[in-house]
Amino acid sequence: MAWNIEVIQECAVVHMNTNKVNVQNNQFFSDLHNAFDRLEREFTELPVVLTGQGNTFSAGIDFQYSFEIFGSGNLEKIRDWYRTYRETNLRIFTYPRPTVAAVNGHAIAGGLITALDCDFRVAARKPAKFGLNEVPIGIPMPAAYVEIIKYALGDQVGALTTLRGKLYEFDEAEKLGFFHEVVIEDQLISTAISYARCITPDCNTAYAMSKKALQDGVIRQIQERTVALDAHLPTGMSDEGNRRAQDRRRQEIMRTR
Ligand SMILES: C/C=C/C(=O)SCCNC(=O)CCNC(=O)[C@H](O)C(C)(C)COP(=O)(O)OP(=O)(O)OC[C@H]1O[C@@H](n2cnc3c(N)ncnc32)[C@H](O)[C@@H]1OP(=O)(O)O
Repeated sequence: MAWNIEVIQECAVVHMNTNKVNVQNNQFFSDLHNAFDRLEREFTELPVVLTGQGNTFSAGIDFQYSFEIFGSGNLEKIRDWYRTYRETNLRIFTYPRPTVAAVNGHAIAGGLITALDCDFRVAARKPAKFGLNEVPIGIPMPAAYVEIIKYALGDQVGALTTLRGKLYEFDEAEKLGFFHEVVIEDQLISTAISYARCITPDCNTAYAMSKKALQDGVIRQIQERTVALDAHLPTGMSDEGNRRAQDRRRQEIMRTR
């Protein structure tokens, strides 16, 4: 189903609704592309709020889908998958208007990275899990995302979150600085909109130029260095220990089905 975009108080609010927990698969990426194409085409002057339906912002990569690709052993296919994922995240990260993640619940692994792609994060206080658990489930963190993680969370919290791989409860995530503001659920979208409208549209060019200047080093690093590093990811993914960890996690999640 295509994602819903509604305009509220001169802000484009994008609702991710790929499935119950907004897992990131082909459908998710194609919806994300379509949503940002539409934003550029129809709502070019408006800031953007990105949020999930239900209790989850996003549960990250779809295990079923990723295991089909990783299980294929086809390195070109795996590289292609990473390329799509990197480019999609970069699309949000570099969107020239203010972007705010309205974090309505769990944001895990790739799901948290999507929130970190946004300029600001406003979260609804409620029981939920947040973190980057790629390493403990045997997925080497792509170098391109490491750059986005460090930009958004700072070097130390970025390294801790990536290497420890813990899924944090809400209060711990708040203490680590994952969010710029925490609100009760009823105020999530209105607060996110006021963050998104931090500037008036006549300052859009100043905002876009400043954002580009802030991100310039990160983008260069991603384009010049991390793409080469990430070329080795498929081999890392097929390491025997990594594959066992991924399989264990997939079985844990799929057991509920
Ligand atoms: C480089 C990037 C790498 C990655 O992104 S790796 C992905 C890492 N992600 C995770 O480890 C998250 C796994 N999911 C969870 O921990 C939990 O889920 C949540 C905390 C997000 C939600 O918990 P709850 O509200 O209790 O829902 P539920 O019953 O666990 O899940 C609802 C349905 O969603 C499916 N599901 C959840 N996460 C994934 C996933 N990542 N890939 C595929 N399916 C997933 C389940 O199996 C189930 O399905 P059914 O409704 O048919 O029983």
